[in-house]
Amino acid sequence: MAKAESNVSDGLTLELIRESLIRQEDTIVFSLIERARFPLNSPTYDKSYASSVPGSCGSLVEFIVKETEAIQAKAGRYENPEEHPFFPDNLPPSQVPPHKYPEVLHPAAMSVNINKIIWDMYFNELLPLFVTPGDDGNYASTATRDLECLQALSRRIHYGKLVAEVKFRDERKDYEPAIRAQDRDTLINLLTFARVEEAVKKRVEKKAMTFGQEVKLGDEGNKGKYKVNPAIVSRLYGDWVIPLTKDVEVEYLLHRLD
Ligand SMILES: O=C(O)C(=O)C[C@]1(C(=O)O)C=C[C@@H](O)C=C1
Repeated sequence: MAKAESNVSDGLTLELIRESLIRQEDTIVFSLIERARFPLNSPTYDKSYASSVPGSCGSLVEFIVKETEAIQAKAGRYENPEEHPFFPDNLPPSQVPPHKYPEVLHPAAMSVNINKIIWDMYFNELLPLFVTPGDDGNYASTATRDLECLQALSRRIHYGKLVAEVKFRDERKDYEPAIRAQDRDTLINLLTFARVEEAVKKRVEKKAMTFGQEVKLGDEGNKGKYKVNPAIVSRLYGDWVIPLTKDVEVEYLLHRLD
């Protein structure tokens, strides 16, 4: 496995974790750009459209996410503690030889999965902000792009467990009293770095400008047109990704001494 994708094996430091978060920004920005190639395509999210699909009792996007997760579970995806399914109930077991992932996190980490919140945020709030209205009939491709966005966001947000673990180890004497008192406000204050958050929001905006520009030969320039509005990417991080990462950090820490 590439080092930047799994830093946990070789000494956990806040710097390494942040490097991975920065790398994951690329995946998130590119996945939004790929989804934005398609218009909203609302039948993808409409239960009645998928009702004729055998075995489906929800929308086409639910069908694709559930079926893909089942295949990926068999291939061992969810054996990795950094991965979290959106539909964890009734997933088939892994059928590949086990890999020994480093045991970095406290076992209570297993119970933290906020994918339901990520799902609702993505479909109800984010999606309408960055896709154009309309319908081009490409519903399966649309749902596949949605899944890629969801998986990238989920991985980044649940990385909060690793961030929290490293902060706890570095400042144990500050965190322990707050955890014993189950004091969420103190935990939030301890784990917040306002300047880091500002830098993250600026960087993702710049990445959206860089990755989402029209590349032209000659000197016509980009004329300020981007494949995904950079201000929306910055807002995605400021309003949802960072706050949800902090929620994961707090939930993990509250059980760190169980
Ligand atoms: O880098 C950290 O220290 C994190 O906890 C991650 C993160 C983020 O989500 O980007 C969240 C909280 C901090 O205030 C700063 C940044």
